[in-house]
Amino acid sequence: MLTNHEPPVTKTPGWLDFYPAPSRPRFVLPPGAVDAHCHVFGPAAQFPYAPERKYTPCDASKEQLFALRDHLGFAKNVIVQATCHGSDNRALADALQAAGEQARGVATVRRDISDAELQALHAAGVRGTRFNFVKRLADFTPREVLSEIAHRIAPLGWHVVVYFEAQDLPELYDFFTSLPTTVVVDHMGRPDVSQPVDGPGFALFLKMMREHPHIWSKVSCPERLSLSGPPALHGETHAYRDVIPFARTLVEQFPDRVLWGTDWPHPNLKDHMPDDGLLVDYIPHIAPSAELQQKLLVDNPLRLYWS
Ligand SMILES: O=C(O)/C=C(\CC(=O)C(=O)O)C(=O)O
Repeated sequence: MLTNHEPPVTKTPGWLDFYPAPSRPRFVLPPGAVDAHCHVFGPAAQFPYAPERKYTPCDASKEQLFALRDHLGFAKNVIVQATCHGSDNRALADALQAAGEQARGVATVRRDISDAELQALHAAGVRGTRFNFVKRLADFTPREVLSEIAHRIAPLGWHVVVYFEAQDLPELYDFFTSLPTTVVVDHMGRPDVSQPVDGPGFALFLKMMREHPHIWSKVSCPERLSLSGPPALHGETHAYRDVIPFARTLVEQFPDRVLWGTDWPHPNLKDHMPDDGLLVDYIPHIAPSAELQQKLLVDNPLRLYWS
């Protein structure tokens, strides 16, 4: 029953909900594997979406996330604040508290956050803050404000997660490389996978990784980047083949600075919703040896989030 204080929450038109009954992956994850990029959304009745949001998702609760974690065979999650919750980290903190040592978080903080609030987020399990430069998702924040935030969180041992699109890297390059913390790039900086992996676009990203050892990359989100598929649906265990060379290059060249995550519940996909079990079957195509899988899925996330 709705009251005056609870306006109905209407999803963005065309919203795709997460895959209802994912298959069990054929690829057996190494013990201790971490899903290092996933979200919780709401539930809106308990944790309302931010007024300034650019989309309204389906609810995706902590209980549903933890059930997926167990079903796929992950031991832990890194839960990343999404823009639909703005800088209100209550849903994130609630999920982290419920998960205990099985989750860490990446929050969104504003420059006016108090030291006590930062400490509370740290106690809940937050280990990073996210700067989102994707224009359809977030309003512009001046670089000096972001820089100030980075200097505030650095003494806590936190890092900065950045999300941007490949065409904006030239303009953002100097800002990222001068940040005082480890910098983790979401989804490989969203390369244009219709271009060759050894072309000029991805070359700039590789140069940034090569020349700046404080920069890491998530080799996640083939379902968002792929142009030719095939999608992770209908039993397909060799999905998103056009993205594989990009992710595999990063895993092989920078094995100690890559992370992988499901991106569940996959906000803003327009074309299809992947079967998360088949998405896990993508991993051995980008990390072909047991040694690379161990670093990508266990050693790297544990070092960054649990040490
Ligand atoms: O879930 C992701 O990583 C990607 C997103 C959503 C997002 O980043 C956000 O809302 O903060 C996207 O490309 O729409």
